Amino acid sequence: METPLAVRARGITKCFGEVVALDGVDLDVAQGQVHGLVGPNGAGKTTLLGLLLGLAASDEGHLEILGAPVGRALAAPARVAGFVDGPGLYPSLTARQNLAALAALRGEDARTAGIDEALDQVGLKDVAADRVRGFSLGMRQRLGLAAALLLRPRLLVLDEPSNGLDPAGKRHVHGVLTRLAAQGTSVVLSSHRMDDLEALCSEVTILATGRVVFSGPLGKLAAENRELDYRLLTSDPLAARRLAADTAGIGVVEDAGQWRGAEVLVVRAQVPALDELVARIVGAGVAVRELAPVTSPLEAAFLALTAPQEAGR
Ligand SMILES: Nc1ncnc2c1ncn2[C@@H]1O[C@H](COP(=O)(O)OP(=O)(O)OP(=O)(O)O)[C@@H](O)[C@H]1O
Repeated sequence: METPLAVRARGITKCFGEVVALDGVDLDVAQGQVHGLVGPNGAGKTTLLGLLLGLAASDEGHLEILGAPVGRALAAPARVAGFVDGPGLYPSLTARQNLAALAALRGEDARTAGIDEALDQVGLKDVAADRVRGFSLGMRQRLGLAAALLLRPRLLVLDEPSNGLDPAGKRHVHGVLTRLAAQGTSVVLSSHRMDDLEALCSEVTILATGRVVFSGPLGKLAAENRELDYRLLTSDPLAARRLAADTAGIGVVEDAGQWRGAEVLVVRAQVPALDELVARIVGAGVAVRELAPVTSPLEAAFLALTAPQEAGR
């Protein structure tokens, strides 16, 4: 039998009075996939995540989670965990007590609920006995993730999980999410951080004013979309520039200046023309030391795909 999708949404519409927060949204998330939701403020990301968590019901459309249709009753579907608008925690309890309270609510024995493992996974073991009142935003986010892990979810839903995280915290969270996905848990998360989404997600959905303007693999944005500006560091910038000017489909961006103290060439191109240029540069005996998009493909697509909607608001 075919493995059901973790999320299958078709034509989801959700209004708040006059405001159309989601307008005919389709979403597919495969099992074991980390799927990013991105969009300008007010695009509908939190609303969509709330539907996945059973915090609200859609007005129209069909939603299936882990193969089961979601009804109108407001309840988290089985084996789905996560949070929107920050995790709900008891400030006067310690980190460990918060997780124990959660386990107790579900009728589990705190000693066997995996509390220490969850705290360890998110890097909070050393502050397990500290009251949450004194926790920073990043620590609260990580504790929220630990709470979700206790449920051993098959679908994890997270709104801005990187909010307030320092580099070490981010490494813990990224590690946890990547490991969970490798074990078959699907993760749907929203973020305004393109670098996080690119580091974590295999697929993204870009929302703008409640509509899906792109959904698919990140690689598709790079390969399929518009021209991007690429930064090229080579062993012979003058020769590389001459070859770029002479290659079809390549525009040389003038006044690119220096990059980390070295003279840099910036070209505007689609991927096939860029491939041709790199082959020609290397063929001429010039080494390519660095090649990277100036603006990431996701950010470029985000700006291009969401700008018209924003302008038309
Ligand atoms: N409970 C609510 N009552 C009224 N309007 C709401 C409610 N929740 C969301 N909205 C509206 O729905 C639209 C989508 O909001 P949502 O919070 O889902 O966007 P978002 O993409 O998560 O935004 P952000 O990036 O700012 O978090 C917005 O216009 C918002 O004002």
